[in-house]
Amino acid sequence: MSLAILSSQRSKDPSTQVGACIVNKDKRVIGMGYNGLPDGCKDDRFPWGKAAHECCCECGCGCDECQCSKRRKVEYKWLKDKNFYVCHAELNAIVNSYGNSVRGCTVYVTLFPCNECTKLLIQSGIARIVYYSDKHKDRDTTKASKWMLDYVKVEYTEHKKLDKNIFDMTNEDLKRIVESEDQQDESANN
Ligand SMILES: O=c1[nH]c(=O)n([C@H]2C[C@H](O)[C@@H](COP(=O)(O)O)O2)cc1CO
Ligand SMILES: [Zn+2]
Repeated sequence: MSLAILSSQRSKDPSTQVGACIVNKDKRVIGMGYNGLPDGCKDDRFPWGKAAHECCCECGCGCDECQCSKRRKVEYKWLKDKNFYVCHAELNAIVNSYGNSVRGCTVYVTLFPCNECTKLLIQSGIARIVYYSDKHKDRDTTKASKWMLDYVKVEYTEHKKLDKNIFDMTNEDLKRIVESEDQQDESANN
């Protein structure tokens, strides 16, 4: 997980940085990735905002979940919304495995995978998901992910939490994560 966290820190997404690290049964790293634009798409030329809708009522929240009756369709949404362009961390981790099989592997992700990533993880044979944050647990995309994973019996486990925000972690914190994973593995093997 510490490698996934480090990887996430390379993301240019101002609202949510995500990292993923795929390891095989021998704990060899097979691929890593973070959420970013496709190769060659410059970070300063494409949008990093979200354009779910425009809201002209008092709440003005602009969030995905807003049910305001006055919400309007955003014009030129495709020019304003990062979701058209960003490659998710899990996709990049698989692509960065350079054709090595990820079947039977574990993916460590800093955020619970969305439904699109979940489809990709299932299709590539990932056996286990360990996630740190589930901050989008109320989104339909996350609910759909969990339904698929439960249905096909791909295990997903929440990583042990440190009493710290993921992005304020020091090297010492990252070491503590590695130690806690080693302890968990030891007790699972005994
Ligand atoms: O599975 C995922 N993998 C992944 O890389 N992401 C990225 C895509 C976006 O850049 C960001 C989510 O942004 P936001 O929290 O503003 O909706 O996280 C998001 C998810 C699931 O939400
Ligand atoms: Zn995703």
